Amino acid sequence: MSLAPLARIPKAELHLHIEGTLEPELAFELAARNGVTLPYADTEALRQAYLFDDLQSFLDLYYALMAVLLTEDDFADLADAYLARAAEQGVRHAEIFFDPQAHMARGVGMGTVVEGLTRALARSEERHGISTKLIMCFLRDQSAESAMETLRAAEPYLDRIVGVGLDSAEVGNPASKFREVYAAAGELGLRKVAHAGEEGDPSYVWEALDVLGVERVDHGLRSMEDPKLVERLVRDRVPLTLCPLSNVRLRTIDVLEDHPLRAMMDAGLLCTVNSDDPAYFGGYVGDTFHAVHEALGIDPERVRQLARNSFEASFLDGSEEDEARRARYLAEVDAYEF
Ligand SMILES: Nc1ncnc2[nH]cnc12
Ligand SMILES: [Zn+2]
Repeated sequence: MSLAPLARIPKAELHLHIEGTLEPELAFELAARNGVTLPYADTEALRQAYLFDDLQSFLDLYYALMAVLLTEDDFADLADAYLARAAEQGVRHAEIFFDPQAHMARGVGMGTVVEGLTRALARSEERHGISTKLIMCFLRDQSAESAMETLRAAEPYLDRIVGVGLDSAEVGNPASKFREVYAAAGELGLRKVAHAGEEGDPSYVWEALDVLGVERVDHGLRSMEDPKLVERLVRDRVPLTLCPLSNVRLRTIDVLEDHPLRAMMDAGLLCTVNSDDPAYFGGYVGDTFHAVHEALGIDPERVRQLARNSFEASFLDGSEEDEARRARYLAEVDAYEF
């Protein structure tokens, strides 16, 4: 089924875990290729497991399924499959997270992951019409020492990694735990983002801003609970990478109709809409645009604003190539007819 024009508006996707794009069909294909046995009879049985109570119940399955990702080819195929789907959803630029610690813990090296992913990313513009950047995330439920070792392991690959992020179980693992590793990442010239305010209260967002110095907040959903925080985010034009379908599936909100996206836009926040882990949460980013249009009455002009915001909030930089891309993408958004 092809997507409605509103859903296919040109956009950047800024909050996307590549491991969260592993569709059941590809999981079984890779399992067969690698001789891995999955504890599910078939793709349908696996899909039935996608009923989550909270972030942790999702993370348990998300980490378990990574067992099928072993070789450079696996990571290249995973990324290429995502990029093909993203192109159908109007994505022109994608900033992609990956979780090296989850792979290194299974004996899969940083080099295998980065070489595999970047093989797909390097040909993405030609093959799918999507420019890309890669962001390495630290797992916040692991130690600060482990994060620092991961940063060191990434040093040979920093020509292909634009920034660092922070993901996994939020509550009880505040950003301040990672002060030193973010300072070290900054010294290496890496951009900084972090998940904050997904399940955690506004103090998690404050710490991401003030202790880690992030330029963009991933989720930031609970920011609206603190008017001073909203004031700060608006004043500094800090982008939020919201993921409405994820919030419903992980039960941070009950139904999409309760999502604060409209109120957040009205408050002057620089909101973007993204898919997070689309294989698990029932939709890719175009599907998410469609869903917020239907559930929240996000009309075509707000959709255009969200698309513009996505390019403004991106890490497309001041280089000649990126300036040209940004100008081209924004012109496409302005000229887009619904
Ligand atoms: N929504 C999410 N929150 C935290 N960590 C994640 N890792 C993958 N998806 C995530
Ligand atoms: Zn996420």
